[in-house]
Amino acid sequence: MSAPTTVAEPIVLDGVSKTYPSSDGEVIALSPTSLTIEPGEFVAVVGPSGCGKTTLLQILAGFVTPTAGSATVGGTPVDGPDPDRGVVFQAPTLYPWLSVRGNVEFGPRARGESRADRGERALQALDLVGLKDFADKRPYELSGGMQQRAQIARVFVNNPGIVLMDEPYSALDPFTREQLQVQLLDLWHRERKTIVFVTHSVEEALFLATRVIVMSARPGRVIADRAVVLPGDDQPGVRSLDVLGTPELAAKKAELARLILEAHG
Ligand SMILES: Nc1ncnc2c1ncn2[C@@H]1O[C@H](COP(=O)(O)OP(=O)(O)OP(=O)(O)O)[C@@H](O)[C@H]1O
Repeated sequence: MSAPTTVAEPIVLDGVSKTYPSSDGEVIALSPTSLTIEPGEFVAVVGPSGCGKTTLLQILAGFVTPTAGSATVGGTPVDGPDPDRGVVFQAPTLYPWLSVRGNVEFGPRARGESRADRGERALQALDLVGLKDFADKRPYELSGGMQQRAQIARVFVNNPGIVLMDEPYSALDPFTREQLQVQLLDLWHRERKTIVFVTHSVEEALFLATRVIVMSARPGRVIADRAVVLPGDDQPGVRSLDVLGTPELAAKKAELARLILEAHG
């Protein structure tokens, strides 16, 4: 899909922390965190509620300014949102008055792309997520899973180098969730974008990612950073759902769950 020029670049967090003011004093949402994420990695961030996962993602998105430390992409400080860093939220944020295609075209249109170019790219993006036939529907005519796919198309149409996903599937039923997980893996295989995916689910993290970062309960800090290699990863093609039943995945899941529990104290 042709689009704004994207050069895949590493994400570097150097001693990034975040403290929020609150009525009971300050809340440390994120302890100093240093991480490098290479282009094309699929990184899952997992940890208990309130451990700062969303804060970390929002710092990468440029929505939140760190209290200390720096976040850079390709050496350039993150100082605000950028279409090269697409964000997929937990709840779809589609505009109800626009068609599905209108929603996907919204970004390119705001950047002044011609009607023909943006229309073609919107259809390509909808095709990527299997929604081409629903281009002219309104968001309310789609199921929750389809709305989430439309949201992913709205991000991919900008051809971002980095896709930031904040618990995108947690509100979906288990079947839809598995379907979208497989589709996301397929998309990642074809497009090789850098994906940072926040989830509560250790299993989801292990199934999707090439690397899992585990955070402790508040104040959040990184307690483990593991490469994920599962049976079949040396074969061409996308991971299959069969891997969920393997002893290797079960052992990794138990190990990471134990780490999170231990860090809980
Ligand atoms: N804007 C804010 N103002 C004050 N406190 C905040 C703000 N945003 C987050 N926090 C606090 O910072 C901590 C980390 O929140 P964050 O949303 O990053 O965690 P999380 O791991 O994503 O949680 P969850 O899994 O429940 O979504 C929490 O204690 C939260 O209450």
